[in-house]
Amino acid sequence: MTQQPIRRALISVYDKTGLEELGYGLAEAGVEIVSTGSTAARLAAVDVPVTPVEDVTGFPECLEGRVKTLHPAVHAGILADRTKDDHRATLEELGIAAFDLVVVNLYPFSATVASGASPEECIEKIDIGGPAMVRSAAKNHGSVAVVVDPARYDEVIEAARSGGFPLEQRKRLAAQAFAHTAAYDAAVAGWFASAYAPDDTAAETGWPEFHATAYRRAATLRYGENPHQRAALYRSDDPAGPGLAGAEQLHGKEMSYNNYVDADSALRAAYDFAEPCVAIIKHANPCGIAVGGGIAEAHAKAHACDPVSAFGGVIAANRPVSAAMAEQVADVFTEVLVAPGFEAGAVDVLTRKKNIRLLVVAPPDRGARPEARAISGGTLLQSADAVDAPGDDPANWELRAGAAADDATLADLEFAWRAVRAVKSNAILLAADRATVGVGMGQVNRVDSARLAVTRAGDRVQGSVAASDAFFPFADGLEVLTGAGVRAVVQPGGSVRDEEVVAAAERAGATLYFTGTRHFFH
Ligand SMILES: NC(=O)c1ncn([C@@H]2O[C@H](COP(=O)(O)O)[C@@H](O)[C@H]2O)c1NC=O
Repeated sequence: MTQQPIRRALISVYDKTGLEELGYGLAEAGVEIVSTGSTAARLAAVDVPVTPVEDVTGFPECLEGRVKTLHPAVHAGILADRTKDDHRATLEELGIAAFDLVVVNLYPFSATVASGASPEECIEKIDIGGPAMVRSAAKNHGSVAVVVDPARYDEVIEAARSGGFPLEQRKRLAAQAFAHTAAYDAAVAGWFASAYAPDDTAAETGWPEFHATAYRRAATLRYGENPHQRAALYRSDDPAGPGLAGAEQLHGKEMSYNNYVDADSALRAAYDFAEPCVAIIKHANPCGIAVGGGIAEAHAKAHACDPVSAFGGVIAANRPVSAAMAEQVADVFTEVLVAPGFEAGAVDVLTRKKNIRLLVVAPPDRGARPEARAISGGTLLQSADAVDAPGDDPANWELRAGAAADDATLADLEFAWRAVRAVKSNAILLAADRATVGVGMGQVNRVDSARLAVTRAGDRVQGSVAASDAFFPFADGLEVLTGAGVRAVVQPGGSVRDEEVVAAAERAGATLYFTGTRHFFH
């Protein structure tokens, strides 16, 4: 028996989307409908024949809705295995009719928490009877079909008309139903562990004893970091927003694993600035970051940093892409352009290049969720590295060598300090006119990064400023910079050899600020 005819349905939904159409369709197909309070009222109001669940249980819905369907007449009707003679006999003995279909969606717990509701309101929105019915029906998928998503109502009506869902489909519906209740419980357990009933450690440190976010497959990717690796994109259920994983793709081939990694780095860099900013990323490192009066100017300056490396790059803008910026980008082979929007004409210009991927992503809600990194057997969590520490404000910087910077130099130093946060592993970033001119990254010592940054800058090193994401452990790195023509440097300080570094800056006549804040990024 693979198909199970749908003769009797239990419908109990908080989200009433599509309910009337479902009711009409099932009634037309001759299905008897049993429903809870306002679901039944809504169906009755449009003349769909419906039996209130109270007529089935012989018990009033009570305790402000906390008990409606939690009754053997409901659960035995859902859980009876129709393939077993003794189950069927028991139902008959007890005078309980079986359900063939359960349609439920749950109280909106996460949305209630996100709305800032009181703990009492949040607790009241923890659905108990709904998940119980969903889990019962999913367990008993051999006999019952369970539906938790209004988008499936058309399929339900079709199945009711055509003899029911086949077993394979009931299994798939059950899989979705268990995913639905698992995600729901993860949200409830996470809220208890973090906000409502934290243990002592959580209360002290903010790290709850239980952490779970449900992820749903959003796409399978052609391959992973390398062609022999398999990969997929999973999207978080987190109400803080869908982020890059929920981007709208306007144009281009499907995103690859590496495209996503680079686009994420690009967004992170571009949104470190309040002014119009563009970041161009290759292999998760910037080959150009700049701010400008407008987004086209920012792009032109970012691109000028390293036009060779920008070939095949991934670009993020923190403003809608203008037609002028689009014209500039269209001249350069670019893998991905991600922005909060595209102004009129910009997409037309860009789609002349048929391969570019154009993505719209809402501004990220930085700091809203912790950053996770998988390690073998576990996951590291950390709060996001926002650029809002006291040491990120030039007003708090300590002048340790040379003359105080003039306004323009200080603006360049502040730009370099923000931008260096986007550079991985021993980051040295040279800037002029609030644009990168040379970036050194990915080295296992700081002096080599300094050499790389200077080499990349070429003649532009003369008169530029520099930022280092962490302290100089020796004077040599700073000497590479000042020896090449860098006139002002900002770094966290904190090395046991700080005084040697300060003395080197003094000797070179360079300005040196300490921030007291570090921005490693690996
Ligand atoms: N307690 C119960 O017995 C119970 N049975 C069903 N529910 C939920 O009540 C909601 C539907 O109620 P109504 O039809 O009154 O709008 C559904 O979201 C369903 O998941 C219940 N509510 C909460 O636990």
